[in-house]
Formats: sequence, structure tokens, C-alpha cells
Amino acid sequence: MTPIDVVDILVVAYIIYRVMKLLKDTSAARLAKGILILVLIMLFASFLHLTMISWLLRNALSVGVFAVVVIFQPELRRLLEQIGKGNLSRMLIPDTDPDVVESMIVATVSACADMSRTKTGALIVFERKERLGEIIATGTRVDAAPSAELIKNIFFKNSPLHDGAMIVRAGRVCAAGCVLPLSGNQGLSRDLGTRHRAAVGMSETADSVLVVVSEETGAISVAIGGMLKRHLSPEILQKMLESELLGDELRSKNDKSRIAAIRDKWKGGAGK
Ligand SMILES: Nc1ncnc2c1ncn2[C@@H]1O[C@H](COP(=O)(O)OP(=O)(O)OP(=O)(O)O)[C@@H](O)[C@H]1O
Repeated sequence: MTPIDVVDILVVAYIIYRVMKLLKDTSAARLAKGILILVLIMLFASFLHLTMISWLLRNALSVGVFAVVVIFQPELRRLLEQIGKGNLSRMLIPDTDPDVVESMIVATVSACADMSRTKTGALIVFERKERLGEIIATGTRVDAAPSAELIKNIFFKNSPLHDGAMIVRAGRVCAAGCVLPLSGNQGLSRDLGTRHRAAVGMSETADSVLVVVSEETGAISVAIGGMLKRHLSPEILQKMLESELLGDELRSKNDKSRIAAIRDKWKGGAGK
């Protein structure tokens, strides 16, 4: 075993890890899991010399290679398109720069404070570890740098994307007009309509953080893990988003001063 072999193994392991992360975004992940289980059963069967079962599985898997190409066609197509566009490095190494996330938080808080004043309904999802590819597919891709103006524009009454949810991924506005799952929780307050129920529903099914602005009352709420915290001030919203999205490790003194600098920049309008 030479150092080149070690590099080879590490590179292949990294590529497999990234492909798995990419698949996690889609329903193909469940299929991949099914195939993996079949391979494990096949290995187990051949270990126990179960000739018939291993013969059946071996043949099923060799046909399965073609089936996989057909089933995974949309994902493979997207992958090839990304390579063609030269975005492979971006796809393989996703960027979650804390500065970008902080800018997104500041833009969100500023937009929510304004939308609360003008009673403009809004529903914003911050994706975390659990990927929301299938939810994003229900809306329109945006992929834009964060700004309060963009967020207000998306939720402006009668704008084409104002209905549904806006999704934030890695500090960027990823999509808008997305449909979220509604919560079936009978314990939710009766005065909550579908916007708030969708926020709670999404937070029950994934680890996302959701921000809602009520069109009726202008109240700002946050949903995390199936719980809805209502009537938040912009200051509390900012603190909650920072602690949920930036994590404790970024709350050291150095980061605090860095975050304050970003906040000043945005307040001065330089982040537009
Ligand atoms: N499943 C969903 N996914 C995403 N957005 C949704 C969903 N259901 C409803 N919405 C959004 O919520 C809006 C309707 O809000 P509704 O008045 O029913 O809710 P609400 O919780 O009472 O909120 P508000 O206080 O703003 O009126 C829809 O126009 C749509 O934009």
C-alpha cells in the first residue's frame, strides 16, 4: 500500500460521501437504501452458501444496473448539467459561510419587521441538516444572495411568488412559492390558519427553522421541532435565528464583533 493508494481511497470515499449527500436531497435516497439492503442480503446469502437466493439476487442486481440508470435519470441529468455548467466544485463542496448566513439572518429580520408593520403574510424556511429537495421542487428556484428588499418583494401581495414558502439554503434564497406539509397537530390554537399549520408541519418533518409573519395580525412567529413561538419582537427573532442557525461555537467574542460588523454594514444599506 503506497501513499498514492491512500489518497486514491480517500478521494473515492469523499466522492461517495458527496454523492450520498446529493441523493439525500431526493426520493432516490430511499431507492439507494433498498439497493444497499439487497446487496447486503446477497453477501449474507453467499456467505451462508444459499445458492438459489444468491443466484436470484445476483441476476436481479445485474438487471438492476440498467433500472438504476432509468430510475435515477433526473438526478444523473442534473449532475451532468452541473458538470457542463462548470458548477461541479460548488456542488461537491457546498458553502455555508457563517458571514453569508448572518447576512441572511439580518436581511430576514429587517424584512420581517417591515412585513409585520405592513401586515404582509410571509413564510420562510431555513434548511438545516435535513435537505428539502422535494419541497424546493414544488416551487420556483431563485438562488439569490440575501437582501431584505428581495424577501419583501417575494411576499409582496399579488407578486407571482408570494403564495407559499420561501426556502433558504446555506444562507441563500434558494426557492419561493413552495408547498409545505400541514401539521395534523390537534392541539394547535384554533385561530391558527394554514400558513402557521404549514410552518409547524414542516418543523415536525425536518430539522428546519421556520419564520412566519401573520397577514392578519402582523405577528412574527418561529416554528422549530413542532413547537410554535408566537408574538416575537425583531430583536428576539434575531437572537433565535442566530442561536439556531449559527450555533454556539460561533458565539465567541471574536464572532460577536464580526457579527456586529456585518450587522452595521447591513443597517447602513451596504448589503442591498
Ligand atoms: N401548505 C402550505 N405551504 C406553503 N404555504 C402555505 C400552505 N398553506 C397555506 N400557505 C400560505 O398561507 C396562506 C394562507 O394563510 P391563512 O390565512 O390560511 O393562514 P394563517 O395561519 O391564518 O395566516 P395569517 O395570519 O397570515 O392569515 C396561503 O395564501 C399561502 O401563501
